Amino acid sequence: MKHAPFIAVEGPIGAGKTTLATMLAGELQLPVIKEIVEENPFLDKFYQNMDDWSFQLEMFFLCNRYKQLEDTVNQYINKGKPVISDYHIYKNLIFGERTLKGTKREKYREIYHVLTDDLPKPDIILYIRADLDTLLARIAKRGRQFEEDIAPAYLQQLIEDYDAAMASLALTEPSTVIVTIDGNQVDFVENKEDFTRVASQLKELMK
Ligand SMILES: Nc1ncnc2c1ncn2[C@@H]1O[C@H](COP(=O)(O)OP(=O)(O)OP(=O)(O)O)[C@@H](O)[C@H]1O
Ligand SMILES: Nc1nc(=O)c2ncn([C@H]3C[C@H](O)[C@@H](CO)O3)c2[nH]1
Repeated sequence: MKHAPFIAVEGPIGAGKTTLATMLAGELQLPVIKEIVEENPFLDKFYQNMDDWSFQLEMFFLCNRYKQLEDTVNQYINKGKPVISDYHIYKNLIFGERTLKGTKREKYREIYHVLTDDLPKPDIILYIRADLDTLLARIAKRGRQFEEDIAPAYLQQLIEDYDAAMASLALTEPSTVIVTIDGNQVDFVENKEDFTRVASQLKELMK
């Protein structure tokens, strides 16, 4: 790779993004950017009533990630330093297209493009795919109270949205390397060999 890469870990809710990004950052001595969850004032309201709260929630995520991405660009990317993040800003569009309707969706889409089109995008995406049973088990294991009401149908739709989004990114951002990890089989938490394999693959890509 010609320059220090910007790496993003992606996948649907509970796939293991934060876990993998944190483990890889430790192994490869990289700074890690993590999304803000606990201070989000709209998440529990959103899970109780998506139609009422989706616009506030999506705008909150978008503004937070925009600020984090600006900081990441200034601190690392513009200085030629590699960095790993537990999300790709494109996830705003994946979620926004799913949760918003009508004019709010159109306005949100426009704001997303105005804010992000000229910002650097990750060079490498580690995409963790996992099926519904795996995600439900991991969300339950994590035990965040506000996620207890997540409808399986919503999660299943997001699984499909993520597959479509990654296929679309492969076409629209052909220079981005997308590595798909089978999150049902590859257990980087319990199985050291599985983690070593993912870390080695990333090290090769970074050369
Ligand atoms: N490969 C794995 N095998 C078993 N458990 C895992 C694995 N990856 C993550 N976990 C566990 O699953 C839960 C969810 O993981 P994590 O918080 O990393 O997911 P995430 O994709 O970052 O979630 P979110 O979409 O909510 O940000 C955690 O309890 C974590 O310890
Ligand atoms: N609607 C919506 N839009 C997003 O951009 C978004 N990003 C993350 N999440 C949800 C998933 C986890 O419950 C929790 C932590 O990731 O927040 C989102 N929800």
